[in-house]
Amino acid sequence: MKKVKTVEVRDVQIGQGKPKIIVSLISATRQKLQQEIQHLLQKQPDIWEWRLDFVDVHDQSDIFETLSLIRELTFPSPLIVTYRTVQEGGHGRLRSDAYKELLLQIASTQLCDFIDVELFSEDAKDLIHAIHQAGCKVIVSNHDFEKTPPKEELIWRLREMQFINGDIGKLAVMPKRAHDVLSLLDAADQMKTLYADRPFLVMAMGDLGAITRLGGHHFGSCATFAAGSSPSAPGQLPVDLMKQLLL
Ligand SMILES: O=C1C[C@@](O)(C(=O)O)C[C@@H](O)[C@@H]1O
Repeated sequence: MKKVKTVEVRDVQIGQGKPKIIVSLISATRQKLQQEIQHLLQKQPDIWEWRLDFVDVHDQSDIFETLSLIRELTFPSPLIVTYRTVQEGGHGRLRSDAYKELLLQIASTQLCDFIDVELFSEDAKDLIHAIHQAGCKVIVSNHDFEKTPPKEELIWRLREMQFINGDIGKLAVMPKRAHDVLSLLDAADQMKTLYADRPFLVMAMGDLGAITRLGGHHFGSCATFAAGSSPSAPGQLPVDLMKQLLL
């Protein structure tokens, strides 16, 4: 087994100890986001994710003001900013150049700890490098909302996330049958045993995949997404329940 670097953000050590619980903020307006955070603060997630693609404002200055508010309200917990594209199951419709520019602008604000970069986005490796230069960490992600690719493909994707230098890799698939869940967990286990030199997380979505959100850490997953006000993807369990079950 390779030595796995942990990723440390203030006093949260990702890749060590209990899996970290991440809660996504999915409101469409700044006012609703503020209420959403206030409601969720008492549940004390380890990490927050702002799903920027859920926001219906396209004005950049609004985005930065909103980010600043989210940072203030959730600090000192680590904050991820994610702009999930329609190709990967989100609402984001920006074209490649605008996607890259937006992520770089966000990185340069230094108002979040991680930016999500999709593995198959154009020039992902260069984009990751530029985000690092701007002082921000990267979660490299890949989502298949239709199916679960074969195990070897899943392992290849997880290794590629590492190869292009994401700080953390993240893979989400949709299982169609129980065996798909086994493929995902097997891929994670092999990744952990043979290749991982940094933290990664995997999840199978939907009801069938819920087991991976609860027990994925036994197969190498460093964190798990739980539902805050509502799920940001199918199969997420409520954050309070997740906290009790992961004790
Ligand atoms: O990549 C992920 C994982 C996720 O899709 C899930 O299945 O929990 C939820 C998204 O908000 C996040 O960006």
